Amino acid sequence: MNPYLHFHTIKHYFGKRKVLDIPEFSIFEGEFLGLMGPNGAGKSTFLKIASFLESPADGTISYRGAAVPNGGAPLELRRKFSIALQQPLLLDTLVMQNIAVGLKLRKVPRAEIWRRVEMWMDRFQISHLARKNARFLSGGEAQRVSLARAMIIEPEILFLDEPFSALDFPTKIKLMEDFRGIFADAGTTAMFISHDLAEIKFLTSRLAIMAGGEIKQAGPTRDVLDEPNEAAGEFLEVWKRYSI
Ligand SMILES: Nc1ncnc2c1ncn2[C@@H]1O[C@H](COP(=O)(O)OP(=O)(O)OP(=O)(O)O)[C@@H](O)[C@H]1O
Repeated sequence: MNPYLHFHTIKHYFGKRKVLDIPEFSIFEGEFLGLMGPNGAGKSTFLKIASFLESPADGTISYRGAAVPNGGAPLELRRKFSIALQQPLLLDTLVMQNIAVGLKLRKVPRAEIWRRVEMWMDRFQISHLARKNARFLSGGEAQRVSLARAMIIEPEILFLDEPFSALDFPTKIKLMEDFRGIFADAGTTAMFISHDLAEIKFLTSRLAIMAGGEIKQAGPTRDVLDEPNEAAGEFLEVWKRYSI
């Protein structure tokens, strides 16, 4: 299987402190990769670097086998990526405009834009918010708008940093079920940070456990959870203790 993104000797620092050290790692096409680990493990930093929001201090990232130039990915590559964060950065305008923005940038014809906006608002059950200003949304509503905005461009890869954390439980379950279906149909690749083992079990096909800026273990989700190595086990032990 060819890597979709490949990371080679990636290092990143804040000041003098090393916060990321990834000798070799790949994200494969069509997989739903989970990232778990304690606070400060480097998960968000890795996601920002993988999605080209930030450049690593050191190392090479390849896209489908070709090295991406240092100092940033070309626009046409970045446009294949979508990102949904825990605290969505929405524009100070109507919900429907927020969701449409990616398609407008890509110069999609008007009628097609609004057809897709309607479809995605419906999928995320936010049609009733279409004409509300995004400033006045609740946390959960804003997360749903952010996910619709990310999915509408039909990205090759979706980067998710705790995108469900503010959702009420029934909405979360419904969304995760929808997501699983949408992903299976669209063949979208995803990198997904979560602190919720239920989300990880439900959605991911492969799991990487991070700590201290390093990937301590990576493999099929079930294998990592059933047979964690020492470092991953230390983090996962608490889940086992409470039988979650
Ligand atoms: N802009 C920044 N300036 C300085 N240090 C930073 C910055 N962003 C992150 N860090 C540090 O880098 C380390 C990794 O942070 P990161 O946000 O990647 O961790 P994380 O695993 O996503 O944590 P969490 O689970 O708490 O979200 C932490 O020690 C954090 O304090």
